Amino acid sequence: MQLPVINRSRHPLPEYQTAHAAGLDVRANLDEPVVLKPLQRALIPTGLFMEIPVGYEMQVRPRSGLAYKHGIGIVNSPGTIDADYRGELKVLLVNLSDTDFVVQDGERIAQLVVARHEVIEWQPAETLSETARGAGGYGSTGVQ
Ligand SMILES: O=c1ccn([C@H]2C[C@H](O)[C@@H](COP(=O)(O)OP(=O)(O)OP(=O)(O)O)O2)c(=O)[nH]1
Ligand SMILES: [Mg+2]
Repeated sequence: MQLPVINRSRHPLPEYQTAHAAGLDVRANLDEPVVLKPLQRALIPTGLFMEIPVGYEMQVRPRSGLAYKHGIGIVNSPGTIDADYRGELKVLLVNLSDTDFVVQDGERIAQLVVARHEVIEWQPAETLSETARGAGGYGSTGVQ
């Protein structure tokens, strides 16, 4: 898929790091490092502006390495970038560790997954089909 992008950052465009990676790693575009104290969040700019094809969305997902090693997550994970959004792509990082984390300019902070989505029309109904699960959820099938 061709995806129009304006790169106003000082970094290369997000890239797939391996042959069949689902996500493109995106970099922070910062004039100076951002310090995230424990439980602090910050909207990190990327300097990227894009035009996602209609019928697709872009998901902004955490990187497991940052999550595991430093407790860095994304507050609204997965972030949703709409096809009609023309603003700057930003990443809402949160520090879930008990120590400060410094986001550096150019650091790969998240990964972007482009996915197709349906557009639905509600079909108001009085009844729904019966299933074995029914209304069971929230652990109704047990843990083992
Ligand atoms: O991680 C994110 C999430 C969203 N956005 C941008 C693109 C998206 O299309 C827009 C709106 O996002 P969303 O619908 O999640 O936010 P909202 O709180 O519903 O705001 P709005 O009322 O503007 O839709 O913000 C980002 O840059 N990064
Ligand atoms: Mg919205």
